Amino acid sequence: MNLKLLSAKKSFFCRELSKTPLSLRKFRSFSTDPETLGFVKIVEVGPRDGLQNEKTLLDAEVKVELINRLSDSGLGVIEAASFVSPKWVPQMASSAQVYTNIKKKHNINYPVLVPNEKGLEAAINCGVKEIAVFAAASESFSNKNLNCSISKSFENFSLVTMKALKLGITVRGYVSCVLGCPYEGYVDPSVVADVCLKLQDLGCYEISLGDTIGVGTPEKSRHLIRTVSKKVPITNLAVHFHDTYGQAIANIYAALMEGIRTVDSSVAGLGGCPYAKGASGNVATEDVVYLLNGLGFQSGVDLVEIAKTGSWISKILSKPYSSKAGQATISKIHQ
Ligand SMILES: CC(C)(COP(=O)([O-])OP(=O)([O-])OC[C@H]1O[C@@H](n2cnc3c(N)ncnc32)[C@H](O)[C@@H]1OP(=O)([O-])[O-])[C@@H](O)C(=O)NCCC(=O)NCCSC(=O)C[C@@](C)(O)CC(=O)[O-]
Repeated sequence: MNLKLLSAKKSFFCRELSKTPLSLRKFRSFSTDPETLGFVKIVEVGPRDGLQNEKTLLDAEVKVELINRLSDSGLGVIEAASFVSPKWVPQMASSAQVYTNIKKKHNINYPVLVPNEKGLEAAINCGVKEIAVFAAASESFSNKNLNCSISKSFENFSLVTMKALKLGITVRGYVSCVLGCPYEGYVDPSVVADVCLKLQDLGCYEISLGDTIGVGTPEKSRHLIRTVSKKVPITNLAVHFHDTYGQAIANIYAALMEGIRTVDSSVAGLGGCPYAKGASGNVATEDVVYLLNGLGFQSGVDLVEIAKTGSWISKILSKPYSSKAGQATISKIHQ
C-alpha cells in the first residue's frame, strides 16, 4: 500500500481511537493498523428479514435461488428462514420447503428464526443446525411481535434453547428496539443490556442488537454498545441496523470503532418488520461490504457477486435497486 495513504489512514484511526475512553480501549483489543484490522463477520438476513414483510408471496423456488446465489458470494452466514406462525407472517410459510431445498455449503451457516417449541420442532425436522430466538427491549413491541410479555417470551426461549443446545443446535439471540420502539419511543440502554444478559445466560453465543425502526444515530449507538458491553462481552455482540433515517452505515462505522466485529445486513437493503410500521429495509449488504473494504477490514464477500444478486432480487420483486454501492458496482460492470 502507498506509504502516504497508509500513514493518513493510520492517523485517521488513531484519531478515532483517541475518542474511545481508556477504560474501553484496554479490554477491546482494537487494532489501529489498517493492515491488521481483521475480519468482520457479515450475517446476511435478506432471505428472512428481507422478505418477511413482502406482501406478494414469493415461490419457495425463488427464495431457494436467492440463498444459493448468496452462498456463492463468499458470505459465511445466511439467515435462511423463519419457523413462525404462518398466520402471523404468511411470507415465511414455505420455510421448511426453502430450508430443505437450498444447496448447503459446508462452510456456510444457515440459521433460522424460532419463537417457540412448535417452531423448534419444525426446525429440527428440517435438520437445522442453528436457530435464533428473538426478544425485545420494549414490552409493547414484545406483545405485538410475539403476542406475549418479555418475561413470558423468556419462558418460551428457555425451553427452546435448552432443547436446542441438548441436540447440539447453536442458538443466536436478537433484541429488538434497542434504540427506540415504534410504540413506546425511548428505550433505556440499561434495559437492553439486561435483556442481552438474559439471552446470554440462556446460552445464546451471540446477541444481535436490533435497531428495528432505524432511529439510531452514531453517538447513541456508541453509548448503547458501551452500556451493553459492560454486561456481555463485545465479541459476543452483533449490530442489526435498519436504514429508516439513512443512518445505518454511519451507525455501523461507529459500532466498528467500538470494537463490534459482527454486522447483520440484507442484500439490496431489503426488509422491514411486519410489527414496526414504517420501518424500512435493513442496511444493504453491498454498502456494508464497500465500507469494510474501504476501511481495510476483510469480510470474504465479493462485492460484484453480491451486487449481481441484489440487482437480480430487486428485479424479481419489481423494486428499484436501492443499494448505492451495488448500483455503482453494477454500472461499472456494464461500462
Ligand atoms: C410466537 C407466535 C407464534 C405466537 O402467536 P400466538 O397466536 O400467541 O400463538 P399460539 O400458540 O396461540 O398459536 C396460534 C396459531 O399459530 C400456530 N403456531 C404457533 N407457533 C407456530 C410456529 N412456530 N410455527 C407454525 N405455527 C405456529 C399454532 O399452531 C396456532 O395455529 P391454529 O391452532 O390457530 O391453527 C406469533 O406471535 C408469531 O409467529 N410471531 C412471529 C412474528 C415475527 O415473525 N416477527 C418478525 C420477526 S422478528 C424481527 O423481524 C426483528 C429482528 C429479529 O429482525 C430484529 C430487529 O430488526 O429488531
